[in-house]
Amino acid sequence: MNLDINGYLEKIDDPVMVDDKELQDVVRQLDKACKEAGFFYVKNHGIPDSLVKGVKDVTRTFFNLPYEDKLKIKLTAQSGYRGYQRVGENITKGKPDMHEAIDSLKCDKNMAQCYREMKPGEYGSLGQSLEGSNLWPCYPPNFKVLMEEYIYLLRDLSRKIMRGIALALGGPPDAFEREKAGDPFWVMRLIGYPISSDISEIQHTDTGCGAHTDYGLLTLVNQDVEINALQVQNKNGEWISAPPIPDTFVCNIGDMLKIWSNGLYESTLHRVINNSSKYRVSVAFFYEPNFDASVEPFEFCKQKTRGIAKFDKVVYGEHLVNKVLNNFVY
Ligand SMILES: N=C(N)NCCCC[C@H](N)C(=O)O
Ligand SMILES: O=C(O)CCC(=O)C(=O)O
Ligand SMILES: [Fe+2]
Repeated sequence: MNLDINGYLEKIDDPVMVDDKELQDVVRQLDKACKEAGFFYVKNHGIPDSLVKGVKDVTRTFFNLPYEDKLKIKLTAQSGYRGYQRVGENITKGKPDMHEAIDSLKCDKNMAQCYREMKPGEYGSLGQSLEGSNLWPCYPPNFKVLMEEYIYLLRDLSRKIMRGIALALGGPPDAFEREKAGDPFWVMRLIGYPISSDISEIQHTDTGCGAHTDYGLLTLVNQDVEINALQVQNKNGEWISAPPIPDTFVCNIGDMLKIWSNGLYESTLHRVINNSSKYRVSVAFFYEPNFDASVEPFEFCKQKTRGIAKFDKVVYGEHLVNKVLNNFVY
């Protein structure tokens, strides 16, 4: 499903407009897509083409650098899991993935990282493993400026889509704001998937990224054009291809939305297989709850599901740290 959200975006922050027909149309489609497919595309999303393309271009340029240069911003536990990870260093279901990536950039002096910034001690011992300084590459030179602009705009776009999802679930439009995801612990991952023949025998696995669900609320994927590699599992367990559609983002549901919605929406199981003859890049923006958000089924969702909570309460930061600590090898 490819949702045209142009008019919707203009109205979704305006309380007077909640009953607007065009807006409600998009809300209905969001509900259907989240229930049936677990993913959807958005078009006319208002993010400039030049920026959408620009972040992929600098990502490609970075991965093209000599290995030694990329290692200058290597991801380690000491860097708060922010920085560059080599092919085979990301683990999904116990198996190395055939991709390289930059995780978590954020601004501090002249370096970068892609998680929302976290000051030492901000979330006590829970946050400690994700505190870290920034690892922006020096090259390409426009890298940091582009990424910051992109993060700023994607955050707001995600917030607006979450308002529609709140309505789709039958809640108030601001259900995910304030102490829920008003200070989202967003993550951005810049990912490169080499072609199979460029990967050494010992690093070979079947997937560029193994089957997984994302951890938070909503993921917006900016896919490489022309390469068909992302796959999503449907309710019948079949893998459905999610090909790139020009000028769109692919959106999928994370684990915390599953819990808040009490399972009305499932988190989307997906994987990446690059069988093409080209190096694939993608830029995934993860819109997540507040780091210290306590997540449990919304009352208005429970009412639609026989009043019984299907999931226990979790603190988002705990869920994330558990995932991250099992995600990487060095
Ligand atoms: N922040 C997100 N969603 N990152 C997804 C990374 C790929 C899956 C991860 N190795 C895992 O096993 O979960
Ligand atoms: O590369 C993609 O299209 C998706 C990447 C992904 O699923 C992830 O990093 O969580
Ligand atoms: Fe994912």
